Amino acid sequence: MPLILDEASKNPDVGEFLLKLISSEREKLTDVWGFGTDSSKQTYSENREGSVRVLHEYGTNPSPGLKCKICSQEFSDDQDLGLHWTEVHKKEVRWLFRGNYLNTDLLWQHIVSDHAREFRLLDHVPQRPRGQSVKRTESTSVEPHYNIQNFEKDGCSQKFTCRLCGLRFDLLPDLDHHHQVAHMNPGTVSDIPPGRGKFQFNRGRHYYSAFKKSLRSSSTLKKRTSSGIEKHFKALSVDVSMDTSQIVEPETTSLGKLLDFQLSDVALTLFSKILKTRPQPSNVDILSVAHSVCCKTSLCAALEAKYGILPDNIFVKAAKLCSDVGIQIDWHQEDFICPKGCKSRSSSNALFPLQPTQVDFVINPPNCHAIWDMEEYHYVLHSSHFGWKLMRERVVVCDDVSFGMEKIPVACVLDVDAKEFRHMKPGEILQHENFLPWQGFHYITKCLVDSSIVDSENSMAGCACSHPHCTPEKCDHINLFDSTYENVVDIHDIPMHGRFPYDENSKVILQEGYPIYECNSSCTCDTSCQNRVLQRGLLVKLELFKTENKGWAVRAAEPIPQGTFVCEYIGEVLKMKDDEAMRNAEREAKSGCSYLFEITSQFDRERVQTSGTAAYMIDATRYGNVSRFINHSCSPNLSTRLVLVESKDCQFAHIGFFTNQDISMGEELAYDYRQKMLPGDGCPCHCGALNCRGRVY
Ligand SMILES: C[S@@+](CC[C@H](N)C(=O)[O-])C[C@H]1O[C@@H](n2cnc3c(N)ncnc32)[C@H](O)[C@@H]1O
Repeated sequence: MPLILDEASKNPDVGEFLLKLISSEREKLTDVWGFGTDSSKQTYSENREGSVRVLHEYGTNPSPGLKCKICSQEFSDDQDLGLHWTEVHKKEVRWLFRGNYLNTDLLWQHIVSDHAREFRLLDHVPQRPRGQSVKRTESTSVEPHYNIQNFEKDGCSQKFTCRLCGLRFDLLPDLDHHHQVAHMNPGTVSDIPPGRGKFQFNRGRHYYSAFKKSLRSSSTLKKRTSSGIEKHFKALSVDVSMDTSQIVEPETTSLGKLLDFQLSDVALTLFSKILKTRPQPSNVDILSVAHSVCCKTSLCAALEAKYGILPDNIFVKAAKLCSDVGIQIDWHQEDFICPKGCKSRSSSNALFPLQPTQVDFVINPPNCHAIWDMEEYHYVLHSSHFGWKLMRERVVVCDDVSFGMEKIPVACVLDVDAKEFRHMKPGEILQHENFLPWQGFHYITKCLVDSSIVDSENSMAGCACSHPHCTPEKCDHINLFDSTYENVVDIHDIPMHGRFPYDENSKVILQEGYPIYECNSSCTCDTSCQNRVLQRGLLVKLELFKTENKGWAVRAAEPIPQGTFVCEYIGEVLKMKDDEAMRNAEREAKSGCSYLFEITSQFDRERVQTSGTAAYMIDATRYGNVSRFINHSCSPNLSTRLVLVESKDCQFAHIGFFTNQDISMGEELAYDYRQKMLPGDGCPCHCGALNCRGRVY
């Protein structure tokens, strides 16, 4: 252009030619560039009084000729027109360019540079009726603003025009879709033609609502990332959040414009919806599969083969179900190497979280001929995870060795596959066992204490709680044992100050070695009090069974959680100096089976109080309960607690056994006898623990 002007200034003919050319082509140039002329400005001013008023509302310079093609509003330059589109016609514009641009900034850049003309109108375009507002919400009347001829005259080949906003489309379905998307949200319902409105509105809401929900999170992200559009809105003093919430975007438009991470957000939402709607295994399904698997790996594989990938909470539920009904499954850590050959998902750090097991589990499970690798053998979570004994066929020789004295019957059984009975039929086993465990003693549920040794000086005071269930905040007993528990933490390392030794589920939380003070007969509370657990007696299912080398033993007939009270050591309370008692004890020890329990053997002198020097023991030889059959282990699963009820003197403490870990059904229960070693060979220990001391006493 500068070159042409330079030439024109040198040659008057060229200059004149150019002037003629510009004059003759004025109309074409006006069309192409969208510039108005002085005369058009005048005509516009004369004819569009109403529109001029509106332009002033927008604060724009009402320079004529640059009009929005959608609503005919006039603007002084492209920038103002662009802002107008973002504010008033964003739906239409987004629809036109749906899916092509990653973000709104790029879209607007593209429109302003490449499509500005498509959105401008020139003066010769027919005017809207006088007095009609240029704001779209006001202009979406039933009557069309433009007809097909207008656009054809404007060089447009698109045949179908939206009657509400004037956008043009090649195909009728496109127009229809546009109509639904741009004009059918609840905000515009009042603009819908009467008669069709209700139906269309309902349809529109139904169409949007489900997707709107699933896109809520991505829409939030979008708000954050669309800095460009936010800038526009700020400039126009428009509340961005409000405005965005009012946008109800069509599915195709929204998805097309989402960024990768937004898409993954949508994908997650949809996936979780799919998971929710897909059938998942019921309790019965889980249990039926659980019956035939041995570990979590195989359970996952079996369930997922049938139902696809399942959420983790299904397996938590499965663990609980199996525990409730006593199905043995190894709920091992990820990457456990199953001895039965079930494949784990990855092998890295396979052995890290696992603990060495006891040597007695060299026994292979029934029907499992696999030879374990050394690492598999030594690194299982705990021996209790191999509850094969549970599946043994057993003969019940007595339904209840307490003969109704315990609240829960204690059965006596013989395992058919025990070495001793393997060659026998069940009937023969019964005949073979000529000495049955309940025959040699009297079953009692409370210790027999001679009146001569009753301790009256150290009686425990009663609490004055008004409620039958004491609370640690109010119960006087807290003060009684608070000094003993000073600086003591519970089994989870939380200070014991101001707390009962039991939690709300009657599980012991106090560390081993400290006495437990329970409420007593002088207290006003009843047996349901949180601070009375041992006194409630046996409440878990136990059974007596015959071992290969330790005589009779006690095992769990149901899973027992950690911290549960199992039973009290019951018998005759005798003074240790009592000659007769000592003679009895020695006699029993020589015969290979001792039922004496030395209370002082459990003392940690620094942690317990005792006033006298006399030592007491509990002799369960003639009188006793199920605990007389509990064997010794150097790595026990029961902890022995001194429980003070009537007396504050630990010499008169009750001996309570509590589980120190979760116990599976069929697992033998054992505590540490902590007995002094007798001169000579003593009693060889068969507990099987890795840390076995070799002798019981
Ligand atoms: C309190 S009784 C336990 C019940 C006993 N097994 C029975 O058949 O009546 C203690 C006796 O059981 C045997 N015993 C307990 N634990 C043992 C162990 N770990 N190894 C070998 N024998 C054990 C010993 O003979 C011990 O004197």
